[in-house]
Amino acid sequence: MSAQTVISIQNLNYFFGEDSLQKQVLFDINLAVKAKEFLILTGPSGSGKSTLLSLIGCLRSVQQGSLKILGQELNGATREQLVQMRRNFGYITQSSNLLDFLTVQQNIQMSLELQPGFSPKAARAKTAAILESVGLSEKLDAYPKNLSGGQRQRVAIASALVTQPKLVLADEPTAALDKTAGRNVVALMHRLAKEHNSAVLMVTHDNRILDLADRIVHVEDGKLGLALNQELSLVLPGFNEASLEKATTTPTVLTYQSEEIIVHQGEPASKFYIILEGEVEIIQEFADQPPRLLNHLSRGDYFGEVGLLRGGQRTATVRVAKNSEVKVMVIEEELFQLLLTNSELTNADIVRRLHQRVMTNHLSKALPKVDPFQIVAIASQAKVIKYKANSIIVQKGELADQIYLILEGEAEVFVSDRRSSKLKSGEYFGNAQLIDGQNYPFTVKAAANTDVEVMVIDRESFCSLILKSNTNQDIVASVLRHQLMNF
Ligand SMILES: Nc1ncnc2c1ncn2[C@@H]1O[C@H](COP(=O)(O)OP(=O)(O)OP(=O)(O)O)[C@@H](O)[C@H]1O
Repeated sequence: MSAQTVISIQNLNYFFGEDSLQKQVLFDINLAVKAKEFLILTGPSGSGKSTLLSLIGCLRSVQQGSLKILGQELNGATREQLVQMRRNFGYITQSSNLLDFLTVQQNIQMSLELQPGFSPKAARAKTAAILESVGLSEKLDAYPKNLSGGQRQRVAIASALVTQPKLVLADEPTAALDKTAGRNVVALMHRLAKEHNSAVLMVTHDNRILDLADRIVHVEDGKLGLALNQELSLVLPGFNEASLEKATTTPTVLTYQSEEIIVHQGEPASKFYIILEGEVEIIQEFADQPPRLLNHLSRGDYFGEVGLLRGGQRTATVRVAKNSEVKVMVIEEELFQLLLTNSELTNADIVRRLHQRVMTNHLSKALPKVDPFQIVAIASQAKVIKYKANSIIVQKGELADQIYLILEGEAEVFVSDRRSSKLKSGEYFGNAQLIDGQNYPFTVKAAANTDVEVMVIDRESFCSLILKSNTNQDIVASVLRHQLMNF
């Protein structure tokens, strides 16, 4: 069942002043927010964020368009209906709104006293429970002036959430806090809101917490849009202003529906995708066995780089998850390559992730019985090491303690003094010896003319992969011997 829609806004306009002094501040706003969604509203000062928040919070009357909260239309609602509706909300502001002459416990209980069916005993229990979940049990009898800014905001969160509101409206809740306290407070709000099934709409200028949102929307000159600049710098933090500008001036944003395929394995690759909303599944397809679900990706992640940077073909299929709608920002290959040359940090970030994904694909092919999510977890911890041309990667006689995957370049294998074979990108060594606890019966060197980049998984991670797979170790070992390079 899909989550309940808490806020539904269609074609909303808002004006200040009258007649010739009338000024429109919100233009054709459309927005839907579901239960459990944590949505951040950004935008420059004066763009209309507070006006929108106050309309949603029933502090102003709707003039034009439709604004429904929990299914109830607010355009035309009476003052009494607006007041009633506010009982479903929790409010958190910049300056925590606590009453200085009441203790922490009394401040929180006050929110409960306004609720229908209030019982002092139940209120005390709820207050104690929520104070424990914000980590302030020992401050029950303290007065707000004796708390730090971060502690006061935690009490404010407890007050706002103790009634289990359907919607929490937060206006710059981290403005008065330092970085750590600000992040802690928002992370706490995020966790509690999910636990209580509340939707959260938070206005903020604080770029340090954007990654905690499920979605960011941007208000500029009274119009609502996607926050592409913020989304891009969240996904790839190495971009400078010029690159961000280049990537977002004429953006292509595409929407895909539940179970729609965005890229097909085997197709030529020409685009890079950044997920703005929703969830996709990464599926590996085989000629001779059923497809495998390798991973889920959601907002804050990207795909398409493997095909663009290695071989030009899609190495997996990307499909929208069931019941999800996905919005992606699409970057064409030429711009993608240009952005990478402009930012070493982004390049390094993408290449590291690329290697992990290549490793996951290879291991998943070789270990069809192992849970792909375990493989993803191990691959994401693997190290990438570069060896200069002609240098030794493993020495004959050493105890085998790692499995090696060649990512770039070529390696040469020497059994006795003669070169016996060459290993190319995508090939492995060390696996058979690792399983059997043997010494390496060969020396492996980077080829004379190329540097070699390898990804290594250590014994501990590799064995945990096998153990966690719930598969008989001998079967895994024989599969590995059969499917991976074996000397
Ligand atoms: N009572 C009012 N009468 C006339 N104009 C107003 C009134 N309140 C706000 N405005 C104007 O409406 C526009 C939107 O203001 P709003 O306070 O919603 O912006 P904001 O995005 O919340 O800004 P900030 O981030 O600085 O709080 C601004 O141009 C502002 O000057």
